[in-house]
Amino acid sequence: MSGKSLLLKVILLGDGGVGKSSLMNRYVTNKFDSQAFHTIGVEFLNRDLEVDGRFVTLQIWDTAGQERFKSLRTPFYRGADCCLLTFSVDDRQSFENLSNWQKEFVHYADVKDPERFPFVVLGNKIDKLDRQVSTEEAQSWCLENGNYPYLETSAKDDTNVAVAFEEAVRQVLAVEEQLEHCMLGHTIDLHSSSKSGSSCC
Ligand SMILES: Nc1nc2c(ncn2[C@@H]2O[C@H](COP(=O)(O)OP(=O)(O)OP(=O)(O)O)[C@@H](O)[C@H]2O)c(=O)[nH]1
Ligand SMILES: [Mg+2]
Repeated sequence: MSGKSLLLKVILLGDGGVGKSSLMNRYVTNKFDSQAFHTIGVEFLNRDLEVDGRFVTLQIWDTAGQERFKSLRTPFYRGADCCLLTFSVDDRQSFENLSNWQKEFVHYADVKDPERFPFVVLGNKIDKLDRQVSTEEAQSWCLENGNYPYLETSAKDDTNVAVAFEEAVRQVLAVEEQLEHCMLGHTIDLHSSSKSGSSCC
């Protein structure tokens, strides 16, 4: 277990009204507002947590999903360690827009290696009865677009909200460990004739 606390920036993206602010507020303040206002630009909140023995300060950036606020949100994508692509299970269009959100993020965050970047997909509002996107459909989108973890949440009922943010941390830590492993492999390579450890990067 490392004693060092890690600061991780995670960013919530998705159409206006899918529940990004509600997820962040549920997780950080344990409150839910059924009359929430649309976000303008970006807001962020921090929460400390421990995942698999690592102490982490999660800096959650909540963005405005409405198209008219695009120029206000995109400057904040850089430096994100994980992107939570969010849709609402009762809003098919928000699910169909996931690819656009992914592309917007990769472009404005200037992600060098999109294949390895940790995305997590959230299907929010599972408390609602008028579902337009099935679990299976969402899972297969995740599988086809990068094998991303998929979690179904309800900010209203506090279903899977903490699990979702913890999964984001796990994804970042997994990439970090992979990179450390690769760097170690290269270091060993410099001092020996063996080619072991050079296969992952
Ligand atoms: N039933 C239900 N309603 C939710 C849930 N999450 C959010 N809402 C409601 O959906 C509406 C929009 O939620 P927001 O959190 O403001 O959505 P947003 O994604 O932040 O929207 P923008 O800021 O415009 O991008 C609000 O009325 C919330 O109360 C949920 O899990 N279940
Ligand atoms: Mg919002």
